[in-house]
Amino acid sequence: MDLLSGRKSNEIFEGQVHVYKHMYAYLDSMCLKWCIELEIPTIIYNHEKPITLHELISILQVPPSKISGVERLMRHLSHNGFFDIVTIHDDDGGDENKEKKEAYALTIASELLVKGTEYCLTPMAKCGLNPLMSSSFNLLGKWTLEKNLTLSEISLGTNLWDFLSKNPSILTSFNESMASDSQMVKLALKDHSAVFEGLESIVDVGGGNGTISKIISDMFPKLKCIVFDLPHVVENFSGTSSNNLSFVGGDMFNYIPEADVVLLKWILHDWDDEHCVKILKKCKDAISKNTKEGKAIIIDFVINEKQDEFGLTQMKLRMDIAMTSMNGKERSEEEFNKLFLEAGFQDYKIFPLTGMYSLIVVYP
Ligand SMILES: C[S@@+](CC[C@H](N)C(=O)[O-])C[C@H]1O[C@@H](n2cnc3c(N)ncnc32)[C@H](O)[C@@H]1O
Ligand SMILES: O=c1cc(-c2ccc(O)cc2)oc2c(O)c(O)ccc12
Repeated sequence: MDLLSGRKSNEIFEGQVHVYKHMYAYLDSMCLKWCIELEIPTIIYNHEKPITLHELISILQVPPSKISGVERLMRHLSHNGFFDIVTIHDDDGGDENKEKKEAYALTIASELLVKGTEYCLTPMAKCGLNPLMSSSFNLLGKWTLEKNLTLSEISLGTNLWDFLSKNPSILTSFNESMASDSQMVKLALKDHSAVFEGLESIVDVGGGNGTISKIISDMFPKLKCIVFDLPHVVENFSGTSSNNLSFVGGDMFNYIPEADVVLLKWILHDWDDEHCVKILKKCKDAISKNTKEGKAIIIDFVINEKQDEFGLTQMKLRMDIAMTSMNGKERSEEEFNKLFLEAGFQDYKIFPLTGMYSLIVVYP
């Protein structure tokens, strides 16, 4: 077969652009990391108005030899939606000398990278872009041909949870990253508070530092929340317990504390189908028999290529590749349904949340 014969040259060059775009996509990640390391979103936020390149390099104390590097970083990030380029009137020289200048303003994406704010995704980006985590994905080819090892076992020498238990600073970064993602879910949960109404207790399985539980317990102060996670994880947070929120250490494959509702956020996507069914069976055992409100609530991505717009599916499919690190996966509704039936659940309902997540209510 004569490859590319009959193709117009402009079509072939479009193909080349497509290949190069994906080949160099890692530089998008590196520019994001660069901008976070320099804390540019926080600098612009503290500046309280759009910032000129001159002002930015002076705050950063960039040596003259690197000024063009920062200018090109800002051009790249502006082109990619992290900053708006706006025209400002510089009044340094009095009325007659008023000069028009370009300045960089925050967009929603860079507002989410301002340090210390309620919805700050910097911890997520820092952890995901830590070479220890991201370099695993250089080994996907090797992983494909290895019969039994997971990608994490090849790259980190062990499974992720064991690796984190032996590397406390990365465990802290991982927990902070998960917490920053969970904090965002608050925006979507407000519209679905009805699923938590009338409950007495909830157990947040794999709940990390309890961010989601704290959000729910603030919404429902009478609800008793248990954050359940591996013992070495919860031992870092038991000091943050309160009247209605406690931390319990254990292994979800052995036993999950009893509650009206079992919550699993970003848990099932970490595991293959066999492990998911085991987790779901333990969840079913944990759901209190003394209430008719008993259910499992799952917050995860649901792949829906037909309905979701291209960019949303692209993001979910990227996370699906990330989950190969521990033989996990992102699932479609049909794939979730199969797990629920196998674990002995009777029915489920999916509520797409604003953003990437869906909330799935599963009935025993
Ligand atoms: C991807 S994180 C999700 C954290 C949290 N639910 C969130 O979304 O912010 C998965 C969590 O599962 C916990 N985990 C892993 N294996 C576990 C096990 N066998 N029993 C209990 N928790 C476990 C991890 O420690 C981690 O906190
Ligand atoms: O964004 C991630 C990345 C990982 C990850 C990356 C590399 C490894 O060798 C292991 C894990 O894990 C994640 C995860 O478990 C999760 O629930 C959400 C996001 C990510």
